[in-house]
Amino acid sequence: MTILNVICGTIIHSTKEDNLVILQDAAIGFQDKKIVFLCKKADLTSLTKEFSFCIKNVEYLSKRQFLIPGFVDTHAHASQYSYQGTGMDRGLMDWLNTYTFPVESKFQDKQFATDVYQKAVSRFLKNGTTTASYYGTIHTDCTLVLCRIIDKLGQRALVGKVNMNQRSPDYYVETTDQSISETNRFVEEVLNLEVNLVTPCITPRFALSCSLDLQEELGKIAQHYNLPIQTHLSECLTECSEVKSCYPDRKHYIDVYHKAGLLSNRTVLAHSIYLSDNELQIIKDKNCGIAHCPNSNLSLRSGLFDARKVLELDIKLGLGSDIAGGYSCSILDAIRSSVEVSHTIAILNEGQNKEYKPINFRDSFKMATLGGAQVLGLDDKIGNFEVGKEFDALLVDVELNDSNFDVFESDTFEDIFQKFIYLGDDRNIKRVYISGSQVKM
Ligand SMILES: O=c1[nH]c(=O)c2nc[nH]c2[nH]1
Ligand SMILES: [Zn+2]
Repeated sequence: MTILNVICGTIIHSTKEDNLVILQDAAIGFQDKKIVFLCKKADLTSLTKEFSFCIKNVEYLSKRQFLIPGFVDTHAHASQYSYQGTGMDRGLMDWLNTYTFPVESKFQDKQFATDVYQKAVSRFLKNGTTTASYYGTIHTDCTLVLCRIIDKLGQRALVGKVNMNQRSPDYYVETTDQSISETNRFVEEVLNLEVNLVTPCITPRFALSCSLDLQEELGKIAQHYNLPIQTHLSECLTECSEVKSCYPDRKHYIDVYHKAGLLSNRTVLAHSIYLSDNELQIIKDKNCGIAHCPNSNLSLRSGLFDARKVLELDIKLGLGSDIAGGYSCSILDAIRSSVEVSHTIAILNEGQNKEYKPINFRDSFKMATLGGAQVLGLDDKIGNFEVGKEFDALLVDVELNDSNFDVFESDTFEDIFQKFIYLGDDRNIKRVYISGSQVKM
């Protein structure tokens, strides 16, 4: 049995009922991965008696430090990390053919894969992403390399070997049989690795790159092993019209996935911008989650996702960096751009004399933590500081010498937190905890 760790100070998280809860003079105790107590006003004398720990082992945060839950990135392509921040001059379909497929095809080379994946996972961790849902490539062995690196660095993740058996370049495509047998091998090998924080995820790239029979087989594999599924949905108008002509007997884009058996309460649908009310209802009925990737949606000029509408429908909603369609690994960036996208929708509505309530940083902080955990089906384990959950946390310090912003005596704690959300970066993330252990960075 490991010792009970106790940290006292300001603790900030979201609950189901409240998007932003700021607990000052609070105390949190965690032991063997899990949170044992969370006390709003820490009375240490009675806590030491109840949980039998030594008061001299308690750590006190400074006035300018606080704990928040680790960030959850619900959609990231680890295999696209090497060209992060470049190639923002094209729309999705052109971007895939020009930049993405040529780079992803290089992931049959283990040395190349090891170098990129090592740097990618380290960068995500440094930015406070304690849980990520990653896409690898179609290559099984190198996607297994990604799983081992994640395990070694101590991150929590869903990882998918990508499936593509049609409408893909000759140099980057699989046959249907290969795609199925390699997916089974990938799943078996990840389960045999006994890496307890890495879960295999079934990953048909999108409706255009997977035939219906492949999609159906992948749905069966997911069901057989009870695994999560991730894919792209309705990201841009060109893609939507291509899907329409590729699957003429399907009423909507989502019907392609629905009929193939790919929609479950563990399905993560990235983007999901252009959806009819009917399609949103199917997503809700199936209890799928949506990965909102605002930076990517703007960078590739895909469109404006209406987070407010989806939240009002009570559909599970998280944030995604979508590296490298999005240029930033930081979920802080995703929080900011999601609010900006919502403000843009409000401005457009105002022009038409319509009322619209944009989301704010509190809504988005919840999407970055508890919402993301719900989307990935991990909210029984992570997402906030409820007793019994695993301790995935960031220790934030806003008064470091090299911090990018200043705080003043007149700032309330909510001001300080909001400054971190809008102006903070990895320099302010002093420590990262995953499953009760501090990650080495
Ligand atoms: O943002 C995206 N990135 C991708 O790699 C991709 N593939 C299909 N659709 C996609 N969208
Ligand atoms: Zn993507």
